[in-house]
Amino acid sequence: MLYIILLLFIAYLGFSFISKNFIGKTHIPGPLAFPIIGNLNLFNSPHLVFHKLAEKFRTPCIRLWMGDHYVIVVNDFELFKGIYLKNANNFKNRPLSPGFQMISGNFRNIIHAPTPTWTENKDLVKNHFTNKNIFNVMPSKFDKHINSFIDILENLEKTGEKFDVNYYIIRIYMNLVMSHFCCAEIAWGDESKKLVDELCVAVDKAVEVASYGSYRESLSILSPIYKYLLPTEPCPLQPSLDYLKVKLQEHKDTFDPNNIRDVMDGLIRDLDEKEHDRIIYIGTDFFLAGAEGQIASGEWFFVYLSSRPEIQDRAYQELKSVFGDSKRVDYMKKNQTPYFNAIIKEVLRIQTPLPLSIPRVAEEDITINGTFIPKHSCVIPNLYSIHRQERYWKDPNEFIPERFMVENETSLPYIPYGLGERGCIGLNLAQNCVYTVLGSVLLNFSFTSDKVFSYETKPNLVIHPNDRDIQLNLKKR
Ligand code: HEM
Repeated sequence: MLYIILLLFIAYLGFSFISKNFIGKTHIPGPLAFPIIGNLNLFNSPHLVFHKLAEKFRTPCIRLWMGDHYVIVVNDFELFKGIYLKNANNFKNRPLSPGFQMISGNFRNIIHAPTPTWTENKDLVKNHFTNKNIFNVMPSKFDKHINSFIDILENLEKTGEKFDVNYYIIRIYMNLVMSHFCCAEIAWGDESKKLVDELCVAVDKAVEVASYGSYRESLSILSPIYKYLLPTEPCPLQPSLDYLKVKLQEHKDTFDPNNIRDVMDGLIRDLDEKEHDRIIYIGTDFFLAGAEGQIASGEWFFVYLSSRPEIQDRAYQELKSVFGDSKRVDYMKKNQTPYFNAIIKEVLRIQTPLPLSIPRVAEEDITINGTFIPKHSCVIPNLYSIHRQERYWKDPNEFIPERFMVENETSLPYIPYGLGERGCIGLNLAQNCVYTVLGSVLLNFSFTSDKVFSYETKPNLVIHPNDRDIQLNLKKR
């Protein structure tokens, strides 16, 4: 009996190896895949490994097997546009993975929901993300949080304490994003430590479940066990769900249809009562996609600029000439600060916060620019590699903001927020928040670090510096 099982297993290994490498979906080149696990061995720091593969193969895309799932990694900007702009309809959904299902409350949020729920949810919130609405609603909320943030930094400078970037950047971005969603406020002092720690751990764990790290679900042989066990596991996002449930109840108790205070009020007004749990899951998108990307870009901004006083000084002179003695910068005047805009873009290019974006799935067979993409393939855009390839960028591994100060800037292959209808919905809000927070710091302070930072990344769906202990010396301008 044992002998037969062994033989069957060896036959299965052989079949798995041959079918992945030599039969059917072999028209796109890719590294040799192992039986069963496919190329899962390459999914450790996938953005770095995929970039190396892009340089090795030099083809518009490469084929990988994530366990038994067929994955196409897109390395070429023209193919990227062909997929995400010209044929967006065929790629509007994401993989319906059990991990996504768990953290999205059965696909009831925006990030993971398939159509038609996605269309409904997006229609419900999209007005809150137009520049007009952000500019009308945000300034008063922004003022309060940005002013507190700069006051705190001034105090740190006076007392000679270090600016703990991670501690304060998490709080300022959570405050901006969550005040837009549900007028939430996260205290600056240690009284918020427990809550912030819980929320950050929840986001980290959920990002892990949602990311390419969730390998166990890609092995067909194990998937029945995984599907059975998953519902018994606690949802990693539970602390955020609990937090948002309390906010929802508070909002319902004080709801006034003539005074819509934030996104949550808008959703209470527009959604049927029995659908109100959707509000909680849409709220978790704000934590997951909203705060995380900005926190990562904030950390990288300070890592790159702390050793470059000449860049800080040039940006300061520019900001000072536009904003004078104001305490904070104003996004409405961003057209007058091309150098500072270029710094932000360079940070998002060189350390793209979501280096492999969020995967999509091909609905139907399709051929784009000569590349055949079979139905049900999982498509991963290699944003990190598109931002780092020499054929697109001169000295791509160097931090050079000036590369964005060119006439035909919009033609550059610069896509940190993705593109098209299912690109980042929070783009306007994110650009506004990032500009205001980082610009206000530069307008008020110069900063240095006692240690030399490495540019090593912590592998995940969102990439942070490997060493997130970023302590800076501030000097008032
Ligand atoms: C620096 C900051 C940010 C970066 C780099 C970023 C980047 C991205 C990327 C690459 C995607 C995937 C797009 C695709 O599939 O093509 C995405 C999706 C998304 N982002 Fe952002 N994002 C940021 C900030 C925000 C903010 C502030 C919010 C909202 C509060 C937000 C909400 C979302 C949502 C809801 C999605 C899913 C969209 C959908 O599936 O339709 N993001 N983001």
